[in-house]
Amino acid sequence: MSLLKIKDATLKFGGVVAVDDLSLSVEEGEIYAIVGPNGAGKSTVFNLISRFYQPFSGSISFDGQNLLDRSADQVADLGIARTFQNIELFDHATVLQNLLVGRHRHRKTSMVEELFFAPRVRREELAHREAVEEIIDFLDLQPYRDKMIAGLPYGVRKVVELGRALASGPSLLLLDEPASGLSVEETQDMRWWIDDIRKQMGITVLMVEHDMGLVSSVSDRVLALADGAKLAEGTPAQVQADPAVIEAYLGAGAV
Ligand SMILES: Nc1ncnc2c1ncn2[C@@H]1O[C@H](COP(=O)(O)OP(=O)(O)OP(=O)(O)O)[C@@H](O)[C@H]1O
Repeated sequence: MSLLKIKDATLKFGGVVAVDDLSLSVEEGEIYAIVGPNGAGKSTVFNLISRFYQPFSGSISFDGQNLLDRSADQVADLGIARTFQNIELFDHATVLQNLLVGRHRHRKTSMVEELFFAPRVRREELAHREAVEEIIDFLDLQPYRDKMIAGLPYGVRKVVELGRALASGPSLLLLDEPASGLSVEETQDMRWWIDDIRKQMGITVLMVEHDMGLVSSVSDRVLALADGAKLAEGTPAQVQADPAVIEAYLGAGAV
């Protein structure tokens, strides 16, 4: 079943058509990657799904519900989490605290209950801690658990951001360039985690990524974008062998 469906979406910025009559669907349980040269419209697609942007035309649905009726906050409540190209964490808080922020959408207790630290608050707090500790173990973040984000290497911060997105318990995870800035070894770890996020947690993954090695090794299907429009879609091998894709990447005459 399609978890996410974009149909005929168009978005322009002045004279620039960032997304051009684009349709795609992501099936439940798959890892789907969007690739394309700089300026192809990849981030804009993520921003449309996250409801930071409103399309001029077209529709977007998630789990059978119209996403265009929802605000960015409501999208998170529906079970869509994302990471950002430029990591967005609280620098002066610990890894644990940042992951607990990710649990925000699951908080059910009222402010009055929290003020008086009612038993329900204690029970809820314990459940959030347990969920977060599982993510810390899963992502091998134990050595950094109580460290401030500001002092951590870039590669570790990238993993914490993944953890923060996982902490919200999403059914769809949007990863914006998960391998950018990572070393070869860190990229390899990221590959295993993305694979395990789908296998062990049952989360559907939609990612934007430039590293074709990572894309080919982990994705079920790939969409190649150019000038906001679909150039090719298929398995990683099919897309990489597509003459239109080769031309878009290497220029006319490369085919
Ligand atoms: N907020 C904005 N205002 C004006 N133009 C924008 C805005 N966001 C994106 N664009 C333009 O829309 C087009 C698509 O941009 P987008 O950032 O989606 O591309 P991308 O494929 O994510 O690129 P990159 O790989 O460099 O991140 C580009 O021409 C870009 O300049």
